[in-house]
Amino acid sequence: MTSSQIESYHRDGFVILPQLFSKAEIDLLYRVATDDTVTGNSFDLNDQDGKKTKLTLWFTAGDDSFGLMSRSRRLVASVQALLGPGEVCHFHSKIMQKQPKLGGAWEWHQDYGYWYKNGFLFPEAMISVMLALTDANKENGCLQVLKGTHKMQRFEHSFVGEQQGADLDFVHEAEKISELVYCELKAGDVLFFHPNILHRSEANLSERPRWSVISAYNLSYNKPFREKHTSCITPVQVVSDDALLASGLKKVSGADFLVKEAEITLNVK
Ligand SMILES: O=C(O)CCC(=O)C(=O)O
Ligand SMILES: [Fe+2]
Repeated sequence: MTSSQIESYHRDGFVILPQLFSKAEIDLLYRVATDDTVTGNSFDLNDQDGKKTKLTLWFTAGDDSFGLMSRSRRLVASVQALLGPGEVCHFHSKIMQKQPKLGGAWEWHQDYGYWYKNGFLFPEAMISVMLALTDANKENGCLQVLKGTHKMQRFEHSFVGEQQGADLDFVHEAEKISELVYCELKAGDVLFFHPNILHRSEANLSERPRWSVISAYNLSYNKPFREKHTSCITPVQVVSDDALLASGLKKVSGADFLVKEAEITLNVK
């Protein structure tokens, strides 16, 4: 990661590193993502129109292909460069499965809107990293961000459908003064975004799937007081960049998958 990329992350609240993963790596990850071990452990979250957005989330980064991706030197080093000093930990990874015609929307939110509720005190110690497994564009519901809104700090979040949505009075004000950016990605591109940047995505009304994986990282000093999983305070065991391809196809089996009903930020009360 170059110093101008680090600068743009701090200025805009996000930065894209094109083609951080090769075609061969993406082919492998996509095969693992579409295997039963992932799709069979997915759950649905309703958006406000009742469309379902499907995701599979687990905490510990293991020795499967996605674990090797999220522990790879290139990703962890990039996260370290953006977060600064501290021990980088892998909080969780989730595979977002926006199926053609079916995949639901994500309402305007900040990821720290969720993580605050898990009891994390330092947003600056956290980051979301999205790797595109298929091309993502306006047509199939790519991520949208309001540039620079990470400097506005945290908004109040409450349930919108089964998701957490930011207070719309504030979102509307933010929209007036911030540029809306469609983060179109090619498969293999990586988007790093700040936990306080406002973002959303529209439903996938196209004929093509929009799949991605989002890994969230945290620095070990940021100990949450409500989150029971310890992955977020366990320093990540870094692996070499070639480990992913060298290990061949490794299914995500036996991972500590999230159970929707057990998660305070998801369970509709
Ligand atoms: O995948 C998307 O479109 C957005 C997902 C997201 O923002 C989240 O899971 O927090
Ligand atoms: Fe998000």
